[in-house]
Amino acid sequence: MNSDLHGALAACKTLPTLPTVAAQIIELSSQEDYGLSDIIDIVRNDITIATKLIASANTPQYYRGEPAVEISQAVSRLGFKSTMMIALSFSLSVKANSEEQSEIDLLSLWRRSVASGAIARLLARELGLKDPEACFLAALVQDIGVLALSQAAPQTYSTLSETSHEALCAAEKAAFECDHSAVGAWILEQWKLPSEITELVASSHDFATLTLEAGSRKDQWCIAISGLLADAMLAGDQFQAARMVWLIDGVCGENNGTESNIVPLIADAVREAEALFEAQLVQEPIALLEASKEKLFEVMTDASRDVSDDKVTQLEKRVSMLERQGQRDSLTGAINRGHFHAELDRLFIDSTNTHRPLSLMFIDADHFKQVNDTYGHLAGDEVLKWLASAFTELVGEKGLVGRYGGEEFVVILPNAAEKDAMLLGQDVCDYVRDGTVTAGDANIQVTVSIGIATFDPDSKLRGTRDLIFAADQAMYFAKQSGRDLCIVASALPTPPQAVAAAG
Ligand SMILES: Nc1nc2c(ncn2[C@@H]2O[C@H](COP(=O)(O)OP(=O)(O)OP(=O)(O)O)[C@@H](O)[C@H]2O)c(=O)[nH]1
Repeated sequence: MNSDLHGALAACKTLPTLPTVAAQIIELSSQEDYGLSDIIDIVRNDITIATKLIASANTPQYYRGEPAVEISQAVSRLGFKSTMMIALSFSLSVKANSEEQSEIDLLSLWRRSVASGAIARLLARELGLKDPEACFLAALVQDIGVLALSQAAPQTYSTLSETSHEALCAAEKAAFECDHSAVGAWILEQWKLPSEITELVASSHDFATLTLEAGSRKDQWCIAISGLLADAMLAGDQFQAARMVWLIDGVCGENNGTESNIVPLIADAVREAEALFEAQLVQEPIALLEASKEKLFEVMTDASRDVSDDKVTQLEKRVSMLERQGQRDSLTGAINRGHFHAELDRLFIDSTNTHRPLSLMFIDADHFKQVNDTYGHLAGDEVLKWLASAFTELVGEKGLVGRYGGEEFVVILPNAAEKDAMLLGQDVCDYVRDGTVTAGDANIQVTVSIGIATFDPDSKLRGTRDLIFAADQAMYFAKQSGRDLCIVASALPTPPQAVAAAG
């Protein structure tokens, strides 16, 4: 932020101020010793926030068999962090909504915030992020910088009548050398909001990371893409909505290992937010999103459509980025199941042509459910990431590591005979058994069971399907034999190819 703008903001007497309830919550969270009863005392004094918290506790995400009817039930169901985030969200959104003396279209801005918050929280949940409510809050307050800029530099700001949010940001940068995300983050810092929220607001226009390339932060992605989708939905821009839904579909689908069906979930999230905020956001969200999907299909299949080259080129760029990204599992960075099959097919053909062996390793983490149950799902995720990086390091140039699904990995080893693969498999078992994964305060130890099958010129295996089946059977045999073992398919009592043929 340049010094002129900083000076104007610091001198401005009409900047948005922090509502009392929000200030009390932030103050509480900065203390060392507090409990749920302290936050209950704060929110019970504000009937609007208390009602919203109870309503939030009764949404499907938090519902526990019977409705929460009292604030204490709601708060104990939501937990401190979510209660704080939700209470701040409602408290700050009420504030933004009640700001009346302004040149800018506050109602549209507020609708954008609410829709974006609902979508960001949904995406954070879909991606299994730690704190979806933080994404909700950050998305909800992401445009507070617009209010600040319009108050601190009203004359300049009133000339920036841009039609889209992206164009508004560009105009702000030209006028102030920064856009409203930086100003918003500054305001939230003054208010002493948690730094995770301030950081998310600061990066809310990081549109360069829309395809969630390796290294990008998923929570930042949720905020940036939800804002653009909210814009498209509120403007009824089917083309833009289609692009965003399609990018989201790709990222969520790959994350969950299944085809994503995000449209009805987005529509439900937007409707839920409408009910909670008593707002009318989008007339028919599902109809709009479904129509936008059709629109995308038309554009992609009909080259003669009346769509500017620019839009098509942008879309093609996104397609190729997504295709590249679509080869990797976003949690572990290992190749994903679809790409594993493609690579195995290719290497199997190579192996047939060159008469060289091809080995396949199936690796399954032992008692992984227990890891999740004991340490939590996020710690389980850390273990999966650690396993994938350990496999990648041990396998090195010798092969390709993939995530087959859940806690199951595969390693393709071209040119590896059965005994080479077996030696590597034993190294993997030893390495994992001796290792420790640190997740938060926990030190976690796991073991893996490995099955190996090898295709070579003498093999009875007829294709990749047999190879996969054989390696999988060997892995199950390792499980049945006590786990933490590496077994080759040729050592099984019933050769897997016979089982496969019989099956
Ligand atoms: N944390 C985390 N857990 C996952 C993921 N994918 C699958 N799982 C969990 O992996 C566990 C697999 O459990 P099971 O199939 O019962 O197998 P297991 O507990 O490993 O037992 P054995 O395979 O018999 O040793 C389930 O609890 C899944 O929820 C993921 O991406 N992250």
